Amino acid sequence: MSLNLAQAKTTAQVLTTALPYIQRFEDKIIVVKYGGNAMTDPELESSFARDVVLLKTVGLHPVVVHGGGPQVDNLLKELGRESDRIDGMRVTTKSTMDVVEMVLGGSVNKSIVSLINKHGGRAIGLTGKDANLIRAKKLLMTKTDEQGNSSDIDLGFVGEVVSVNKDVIMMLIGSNFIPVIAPIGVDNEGNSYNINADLVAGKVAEFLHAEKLMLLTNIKGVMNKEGNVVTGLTPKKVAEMIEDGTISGGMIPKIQCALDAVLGGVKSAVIVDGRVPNATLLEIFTNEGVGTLISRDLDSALS
Ligand SMILES: Nc1ncnc2c1ncn2[C@@H]1O[C@H](COP(=O)(O)OP(=O)(O)O)[C@@H](O)[C@H]1O
Ligand SMILES: CC(=O)N[C@@H](CCC(=O)OP(=O)(O)O)C(=O)O
Repeated sequence: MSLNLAQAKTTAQVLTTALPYIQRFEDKIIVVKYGGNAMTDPELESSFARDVVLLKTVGLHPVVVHGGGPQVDNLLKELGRESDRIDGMRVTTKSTMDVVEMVLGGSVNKSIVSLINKHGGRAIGLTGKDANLIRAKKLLMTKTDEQGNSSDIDLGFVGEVVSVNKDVIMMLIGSNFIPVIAPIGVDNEGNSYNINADLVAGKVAEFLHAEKLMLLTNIKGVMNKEGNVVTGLTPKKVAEMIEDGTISGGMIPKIQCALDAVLGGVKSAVIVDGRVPNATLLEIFTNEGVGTLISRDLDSALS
């Protein structure tokens, strides 16, 4: 079935064309990761917020996990500071962590919450510290050089997800709220950790047994060396593409978490071009999709 939601002018038209898909996804959890690079155009931001509200209105359960790396960079720059990235991860000192918490848990989280609410939703903003939503521990990174020697890299207060408090999210969903989660975790001592938002989205999707994980970004999908979107990826192929440099930077944690999520039980994960108007709706309510799909049944889905 082929739909053109982009041409649907009214909510009623959208609902009519999307009905079979609505029925298929009804009552299912869709985790949408909204990357900082996708938050650059006010029109697209509104389109994203409208899509999320519409999903909730028709009976799906969107859960938003957001990034905001470029927004953190901007404030650091204004403060005359910089931070390095290693394989897409920001090296986070204690004082960088303060800025990260201020931007991700503060301005970015609240602007997404108000935009969704402005479009009629009931968004509620959380960081992983609220009700210990995201338990984290320090991320240990090991790098191997060309001679095969490994060394540990200290990324500071960069964390990985240990667990997600599913009950809190289910309670919010059940009360008709749309959770909007900033990628900050907390350990048993109350220390904050900066976690790559893709990794948080993947783990949230896994703990919630989500139907779909949608990673919105600023590129059409995963590209090969020729610049074409790759339509099927296996763990082996991904490892090769990272090894030969075809996949680099922020795409490394993104593709890794998409793979981990589907292997961990999420039905499908998709890397979606957030620059396309109504990207979220098009992905769910059409057969074409708008990015790189990775589904649980890797062999058959990706052949
Ligand atoms: N093979 C690849 N295919 C697509 N994008 C890639 C690839 N390798 C590296 N990238 C980079 O990864 C970026 C997406 O990651 P990132 O900037 O972290 O996005 P976001 O902020 O949306 O999480 C792309 O804009 C692109 O520059
Ligand atoms: C450890 C680490 O790198 N954390 C990220 C968290 C934000 C993020 O992931 O934002 P995007 O999704 O917009 O890239 C950072 O500090 O930039």
